[in-house]
Amino acid sequence: MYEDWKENILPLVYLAPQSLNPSSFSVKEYFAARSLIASRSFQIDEYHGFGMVPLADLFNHKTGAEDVHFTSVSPNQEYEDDVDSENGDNNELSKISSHDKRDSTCENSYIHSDSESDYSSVTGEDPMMLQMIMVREVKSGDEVFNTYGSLGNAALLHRYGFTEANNPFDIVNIDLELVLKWGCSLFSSRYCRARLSLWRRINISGSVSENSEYFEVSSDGEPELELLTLLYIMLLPDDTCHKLDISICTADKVSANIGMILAEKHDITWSTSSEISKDLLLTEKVCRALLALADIRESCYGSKSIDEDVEALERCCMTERKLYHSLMLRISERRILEKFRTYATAGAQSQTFQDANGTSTKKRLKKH
Ligand SMILES: C[S@@+](CC[C@H](N)C(=O)[O-])C[C@H]1O[C@@H](n2cnc3c(N)ncnc32)[C@H](O)[C@@H]1O
Repeated sequence: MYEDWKENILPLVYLAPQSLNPSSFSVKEYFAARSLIASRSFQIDEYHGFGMVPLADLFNHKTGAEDVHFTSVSPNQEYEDDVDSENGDNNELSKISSHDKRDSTCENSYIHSDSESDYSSVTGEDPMMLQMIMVREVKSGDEVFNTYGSLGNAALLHRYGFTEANNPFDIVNIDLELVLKWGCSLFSSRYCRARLSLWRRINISGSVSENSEYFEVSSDGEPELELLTLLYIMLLPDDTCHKLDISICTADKVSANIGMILAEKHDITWSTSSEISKDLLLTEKVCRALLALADIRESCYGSKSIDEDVEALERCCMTERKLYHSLMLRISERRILEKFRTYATAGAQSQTFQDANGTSTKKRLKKH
C-alpha cells in the first residue's frame, strides 16, 4: 500500500503543490481513504474488477439475520441467482457470473444495466441487474441490515473495521510457524522439516494448498483435520514414518497411505472410499501437542489474562471503537482457544480410558 501511495499519489503532490495541500495527501490520509473505499466496494466481475455500487453499500452487516438480500437477475432470465455464497463474501458480486446456470463462462455485469455498457456491448451478452429484496419485515424507523457473508471477527475487523459478539463464524488461526516452534522444542529442525515435507506430500483432503501457512480452529474449538494430520506425522515413530514415506512413493492415491497406517494400528478395515476420521488421529500425544499449541497461541496475547480483557471491554466505551473491537476480537479468539483446550483434554481422556480398559478404539473410517 505504501508503494502504491509513493507511485500514484506522491507524484501528484509534487506536480501541483499549490493546489494540493500535501498534508491532505499523506500516507495516513491515503490509508484512511483506501479503507473507506475497500469496505464499501464490490468485486463486479473479472472484466470490471472492483467498483462502487450506488445504494448497495448502504447497509450495515448482521451475521445470519439479514433484512435485505441481494440477488442478480438478467432481464431475459426466469430465475434469480443469489449474490452471496454459503461461506463467501457478499462483496463478490462476480459470484453471479460463475453461478449463471446457462453459461458458466458468461461474465456479464449486471451493474451496468445499460445495454450500451462497455462489456456487454462488446460481447453482445445480456447485462445483469442487481435486485435488493426485503426478506424480513422491518418496522418503520428500524435499521435495515444486509449480511456481508459468513465471516469471523478477524476478517470483519480486517476488512470492515468492526467485530460482532457471539459470532458463530469466528475462528482462530494457528500459524504453521507456531506448529514448527512447538516441533522444534521437542525435535531437531531437520527432523521437523522432513516431517513437514512428508505431510505436504500427503495432503489428506486435497484441499490444502502447498503454501497454506495456517490452520483454522472453528468456533466450537475443533481444529482442522490437516493440523491433526501434521501433528500425527510429527509424532510418528521413525520406522512407521519410513514405511509411510515409502508407500507414498509407490501408491496411486496418496491420502490412502495414512489411512492404511491408521487402519493397521486400530485393527479396522480400510477401503479406498474411506475418509480419515479425526478421532483416529487424536492419540494421547497429539492431544498433548494440541494443548501445547494452545499455550503457544495464547502467549501471543501477552501477559494479560482473558478476565482482564473482559474487564477492560466492560470499562471501554463505544466511542473508543478501535479499542472496543480489538478487545472483542481478543476475547472471542481466547474463548475459542478455551474450547480448543477442552477438545484436546477430552481427546486425551478418552485415549487414557481406552488404554486403561485395554479396548481397541474400533472407530470406523468414515465412508465418503
Ligand atoms: C458498506 S458500509 C455500511 C454502511 C455504513 N454504515 C457506512 O458508513 O457507509 C460498511 C461499514 O459500515 C460499518 N459497519 C457495517 N456493519 C457494522 C456493524 N454491524 N457494526 C459496526 N459497524 C458496522 C463499518 O465501518 C463498515 O466498514
